[in-house]
Amino acid sequence: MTKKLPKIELHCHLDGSVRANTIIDIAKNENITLPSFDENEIKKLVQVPEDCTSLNEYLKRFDLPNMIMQTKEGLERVAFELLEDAASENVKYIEIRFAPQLHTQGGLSFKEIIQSVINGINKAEKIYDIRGNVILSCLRHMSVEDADLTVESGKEFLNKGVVAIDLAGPEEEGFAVKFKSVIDKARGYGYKVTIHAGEAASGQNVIDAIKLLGAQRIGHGVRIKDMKEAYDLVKNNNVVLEMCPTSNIQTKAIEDFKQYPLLDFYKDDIKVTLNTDNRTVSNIDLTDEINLISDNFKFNNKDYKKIYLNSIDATFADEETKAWLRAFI
Ligand SMILES: O=c1[nH]cnc2c1ncn2[C@H]1C[C@H](O)[C@@H](CO)O1
Ligand SMILES: [Zn+2]
Repeated sequence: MTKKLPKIELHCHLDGSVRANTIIDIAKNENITLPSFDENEIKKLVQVPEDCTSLNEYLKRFDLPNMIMQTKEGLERVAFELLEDAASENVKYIEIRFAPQLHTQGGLSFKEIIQSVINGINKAEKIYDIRGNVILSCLRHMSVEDADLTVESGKEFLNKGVVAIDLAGPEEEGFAVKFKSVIDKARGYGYKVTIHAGEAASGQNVIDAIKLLGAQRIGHGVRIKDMKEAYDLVKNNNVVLEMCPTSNIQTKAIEDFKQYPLLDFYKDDIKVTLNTDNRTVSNIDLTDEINLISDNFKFNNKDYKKIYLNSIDATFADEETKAWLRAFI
């Protein structure tokens, strides 16, 4: 039932959503040594363990998939397959994010990396009833120069596959200041802005992401529940929250799932959307996330429809795509 619902996904990392058997297959083709060539073993290594204690521990799971995302063919394939997987659960539109700086080990330039992912998306769009766009993630624990190169390299793809810029990786208090000038520049070029904030650190980071970086959307943002000033800022400015329940449980962004604030936010007219974050690392799809919310909270079809409509308004897609998405609900 839930699988058939039309869906939109705004927060999904490419490197966190690679099929285990694709990791093995590409590694064999490219002579890459893996710790194991058994699918179940690879799944275990990429999936977050049940006793995961933090975002930093969660982030260790990305090293393995990134080993096979260093060639044009590998990048194109994983992007294609992510759309294929999403289309199989009736996702109509997906914004895929990744950090180009993690994919240069085979000698590819940032532009070649971005182009390869767009090629994979374009290929899937021709076969399946789904559309996609790219969000470029800069890594907060790495240099501003890498972030700058990401912004400059993605510029020529703006509105030709690339729509937005993001900051991801470990979350320190006050990370925004370091990246203000580069994100300002990106905004000037026409990038839309979404920032991971209020996930492993406080609501103050959400305030900074909005006030200093001009974020229109916030990745996660769950911690605004503990900070009225951040909460009011999000609510009064119609800033969209890209919420990812399973990921938030796994990284301990939230201690007790019974207190997961998605429904409270929703009832208070905060613009929430529902997303996976990382399909393979978290071992879920978007259908699972919808079921998780509807099984644990009072959440009916009308509520789902409202979230779908929120997601349309919040996409960084063009008006034609938004109109196309409205026709499904
Ligand atoms: O939930 C997340 N918070 C912060 N960073 C994240 C999250 N999920 C994935 N990432 C990081 C790890 C990936 O290598 C990177 C680019 O997709 O983004
Ligand atoms: Zn994320």
